[in-house]
Amino acid sequence: QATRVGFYSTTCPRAESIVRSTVLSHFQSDRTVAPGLLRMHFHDCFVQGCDASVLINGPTAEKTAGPNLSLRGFEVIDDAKTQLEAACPGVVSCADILALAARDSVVLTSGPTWQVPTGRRDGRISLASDAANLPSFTDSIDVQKQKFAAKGLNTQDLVILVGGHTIGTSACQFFRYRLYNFTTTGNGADPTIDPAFLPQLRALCPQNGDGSKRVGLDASSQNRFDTSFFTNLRGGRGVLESDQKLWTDASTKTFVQRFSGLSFGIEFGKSMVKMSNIGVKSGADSEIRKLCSAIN
Ligand code: HEM
Ligand SMILES: [Ca+2]
Ligand SMILES: [Ca+2]
Repeated sequence: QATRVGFYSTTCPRAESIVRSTVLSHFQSDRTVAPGLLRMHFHDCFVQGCDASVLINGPTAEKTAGPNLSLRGFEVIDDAKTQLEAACPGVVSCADILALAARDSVVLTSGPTWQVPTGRRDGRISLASDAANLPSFTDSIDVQKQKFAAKGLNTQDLVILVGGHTIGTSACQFFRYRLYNFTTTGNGADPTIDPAFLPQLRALCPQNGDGSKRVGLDASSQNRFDTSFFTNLRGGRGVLESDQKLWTDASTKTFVQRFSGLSFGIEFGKSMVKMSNIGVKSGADSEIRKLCSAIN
């Protein structure tokens, strides 16, 4: 089952504008929903395909897996679904709402736009144990490449999509080990961190401070979808270990160089379309959910 641009043009012509205005109204009161929705779409697509499996509630659902505990923006999807069910009952999938909302979030943070093919159907399986194939912030570049290749995404897609870290934040707990106990010699910090950046990160995340405190993944540009994330990597100002490795590894370095220029905006949408077509469902294993948080 292939997706296509304008899938709802006759069955629910206002579908895309309803999603857009819903994302906008939530964004106006809480800007963190934009990075939240972009990340949620990525976590959806990498587990069981782009099928809204990440939205299901339940004691053993994907949502309860470690990397998904800090996802945000579920209320935006639920709100859009309520309005879409009123306008065109049983037509628009939760997986499509999430794919559209991720694009709209990038646009709202001054990033590029692109056409999102639609026609995804919602899955009927959501298991926390399936979330193990999500990349981890300690993964080597080889492992990151393998995990993306397993989804049909190449090294260029990897670097460009991780560029999504140009917006949003990370909790201190995911990178604090780089600041204090990374080495037993010298200042104890990861040697790839810019020496001028290190005291700033240490001040934001004290050794025994609150691990849930949040810090921008793209220093000084966390609310703007720009190329600053890549320039920061070049200067040793990456926050996550997995991000900084994109610059130290020769196979990804050339892409970091390239995407600190204009091509990032153009290429990001292309890689997003590839990612948002992972494992699209059709037929008996799928449905159009009535409520995004529950299988029908
Ligand atoms: C190697 C691949 C990746 C790894 C290891 C990774 C890891 C992480 C981690 C550890 C965080 C912080 C989570 C938290 O503290 O709540 C994060 C946040 C984020 N990630 Fe990734 N990520 C990867 C790829 C991606 C991709 C492909 C996208 C989107 C296209 C993405 C979008 C985001 C966004 C927007 C945030 C900020 C979330 C927020 O502010 O709520 N990431 N990522
Ligand atoms: Ca999924
Ligand atoms: Ca930025």
